[in-house]
Amino acid sequence: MLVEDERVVAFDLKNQLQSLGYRVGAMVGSGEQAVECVADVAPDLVLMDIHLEGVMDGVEAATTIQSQHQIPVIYLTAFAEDDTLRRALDSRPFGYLVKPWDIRELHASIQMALARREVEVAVEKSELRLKLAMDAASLGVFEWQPQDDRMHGDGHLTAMFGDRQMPLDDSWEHSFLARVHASDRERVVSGLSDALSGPEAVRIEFRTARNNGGPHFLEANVKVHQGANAERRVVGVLQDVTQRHQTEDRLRQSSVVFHTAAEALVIVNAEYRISAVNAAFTRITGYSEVDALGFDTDVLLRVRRDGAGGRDVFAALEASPEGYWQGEVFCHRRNGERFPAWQSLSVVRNAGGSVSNYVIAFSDVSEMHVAEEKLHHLAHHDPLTGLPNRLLFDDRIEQAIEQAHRLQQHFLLLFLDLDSFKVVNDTLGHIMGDELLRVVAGRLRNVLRGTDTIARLGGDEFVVLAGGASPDYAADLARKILHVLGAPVSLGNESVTVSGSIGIAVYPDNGSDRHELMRAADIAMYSAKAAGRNRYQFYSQGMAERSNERLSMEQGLRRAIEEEQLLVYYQPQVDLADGRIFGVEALVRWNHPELGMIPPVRFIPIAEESGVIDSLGRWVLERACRDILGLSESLGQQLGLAVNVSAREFTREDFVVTVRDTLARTGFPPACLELEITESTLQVIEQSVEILGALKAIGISISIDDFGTGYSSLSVLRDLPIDRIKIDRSFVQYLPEKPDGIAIVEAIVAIATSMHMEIIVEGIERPEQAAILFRLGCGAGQGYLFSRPVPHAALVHLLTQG
Ligand SMILES: Nc1nc2c(ncn2[C@@H]2O[C@H](COP(=O)(O)O[C@H]3[C@@H](O)[C@H](n4cnc5c(=O)[nH]c(N)nc54)O[C@@H]3COP(=O)(O)O)[C@@H](O)[C@H]2O)c(=O)[nH]1
Repeated sequence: MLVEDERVVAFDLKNQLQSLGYRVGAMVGSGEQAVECVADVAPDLVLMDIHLEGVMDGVEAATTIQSQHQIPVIYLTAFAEDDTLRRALDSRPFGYLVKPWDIRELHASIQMALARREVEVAVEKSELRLKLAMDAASLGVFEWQPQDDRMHGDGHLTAMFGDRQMPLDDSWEHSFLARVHASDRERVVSGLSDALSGPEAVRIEFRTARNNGGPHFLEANVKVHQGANAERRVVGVLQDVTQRHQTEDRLRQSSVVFHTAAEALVIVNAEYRISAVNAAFTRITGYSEVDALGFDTDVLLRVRRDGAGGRDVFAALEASPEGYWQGEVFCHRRNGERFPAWQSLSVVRNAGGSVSNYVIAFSDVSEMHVAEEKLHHLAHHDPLTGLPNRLLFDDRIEQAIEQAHRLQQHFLLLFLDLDSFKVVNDTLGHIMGDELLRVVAGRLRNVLRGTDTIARLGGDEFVVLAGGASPDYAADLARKILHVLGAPVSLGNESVTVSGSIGIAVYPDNGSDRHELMRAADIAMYSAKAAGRNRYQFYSQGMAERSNERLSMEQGLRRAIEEEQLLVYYQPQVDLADGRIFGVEALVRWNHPELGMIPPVRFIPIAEESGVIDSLGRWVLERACRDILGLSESLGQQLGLAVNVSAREFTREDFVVTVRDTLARTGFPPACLELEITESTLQVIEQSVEILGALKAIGISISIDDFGTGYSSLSVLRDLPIDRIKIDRSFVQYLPEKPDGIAIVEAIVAIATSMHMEIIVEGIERPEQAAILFRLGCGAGQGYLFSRPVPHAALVHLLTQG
């Protein structure tokens, strides 16, 4: 393109150029036209006159063309004064020819300008390529000239350092080091000094001071370049390696987790061959990594994967979307020991989606199994005796019913309840009570067959499930049980004898399901208790009826006190020497609204078992104290009062306090009160001594009821503060016909005399009995001979009217 305002000169020049082989694409006469049409023409070169018509001169037009289109310009001018030259130079022209020029000179200038432009274009392209590459790799670059401490930077430095303004053009310290994390600056300075001291490139890794909240990790590859004038330039390429760092961190963490995990971890390849194991694997299996590498885990550990498809689990895993399986397997250690393991299998896929590895994790769950078994045992066994508990027994009885039903067979259910266990427990304490239960459990175990099931349902209740149905076998078994129970048990320093009551039910005769059977055996057991304890009873329909009656009686008894259905009868006690009434025994009666007068033998045992005896006993004592005190006052002579106390009342914690309070409340003199306690109540000495001592301290007398029917040892009696012995009716009943009775009475009298105890005899019905007993040394007695137990009014009448 030619820019010349003198047309003649322009045409001449055009001709010259064409003669040299150039094509003139455009010829314009002003700077404005040149700037306007240069984009359309896109010339390789512009020949520009400096002095042009119009506002814009050649230098201005050339500057614009250069900056906007990077097209080389050669000035053609008639002027070469300094000012014009300086302006022209500032526009970085490709040539400057002063008119008149030689045609060869013009040709040479044009050729050199085109050649220089070609080089420039190549450099620009190369720079662009470099810039694009840096963009693609998100690289930054800096150049530092140590001699003038200038630093230039380019590329992705802004993103790396998190600065708003980043192209660096400042001192090294200010523009670069200030952006390095304070802790890493020393390392960067040292790295740079290494780079300066040698020809090798130096890699320096550091953190930025800040970048979006947290530092970024940068890697700089720095190298020193020596310039032609011996000036050194340090060039560094920077790369953001934060993500790589995070990945490396995660890998390091994973590695620590892998090696320190408590679970055995195994990495296998797609062919199931082990490529890595951790320390836990070695600890659990006994195989080191060297032992295991290359082996198939399932083969090495002889894995048995029941129910999970064995080896096929890997194939299934590969096909499943979750790529995960877990379950229990059995493995073998190096020493051959088999152990259960909880195993997880996971698939690892490569970028292409195919399986590259499997990760196998497992832990030894042997201890968990042992704990589970213990828990299972605890849940199904009585911790005290080790016998099956109710839960396990329920299961066994269900199984027995199912089997017996299928095979049309019978089986036996025996329900055993210890007699007087509560007395032992309350008086000797729970530790001794527990020991007694353990002993009983051991004895029961010994007497039963291995195929029988014995369980403790709680308290002193045991059940036995035994095969067979013959009544003889059942009776034989029950007798054996009662026999082994009867042997004395040593509890600490004491020797205690217990008995049991057994109820027997037969499947399917007495019940077709567990509940019916248990109820039948339970009723039969209660029937055995009611019949005198230490015996067994087969279930019968009549028992069920009696049991229902017992239940309704128990409920009725609770109301009886409030509804004033209870009465106290009194039986006089007389001096056998002269027949004088010196006292009375209080005997409770129940005037049932529907059943009429119920004797105590029918309801006292129920009151004892149900606990109603506590309130009943309190009521009788208070009523009797009031009645007899009132009567004594009207007679002008204090009568003695004997009140029965059952074992349960006697061992109650507040018993002594209750008695003392009653005496205080009623004003009855303690010295005239006698409490009658049966022999069995005194069985457990330690606590009895304490309670009896407390009662004696109040001034109350104690007599032993039904003496001779229990098992009091004489040495026991000697240590107790007993005032009187009451000889049981059974020894008097057949007097004088049966001489045995006389011998027993003689013996009891001898014992009582030696122990300074008084004697009273019950059940005297005939005068000759009274005479014999008096002759044998019995000072007092009571019985139908003198008076039946009578209501209070009748007693008043008897004593006042004679
Ligand atoms: N804990 C409590 N027990 C009590 C209370 N009241 C009574 N009882 C106990 O009931 C048992 C039975 O008493 P009961 O039916 O009243 O019989 C007494 C007399 O009626 C009877 N007896 C008296 N003399 C004769 C006789 O000549 N022949 C004959 N067949 N029976 C006679 O004996 C019973 C008195 O017994 P005991 O107490 O051993 O002196 C009774 O044994 C009490 O244990 C109570 O309030 N609390």
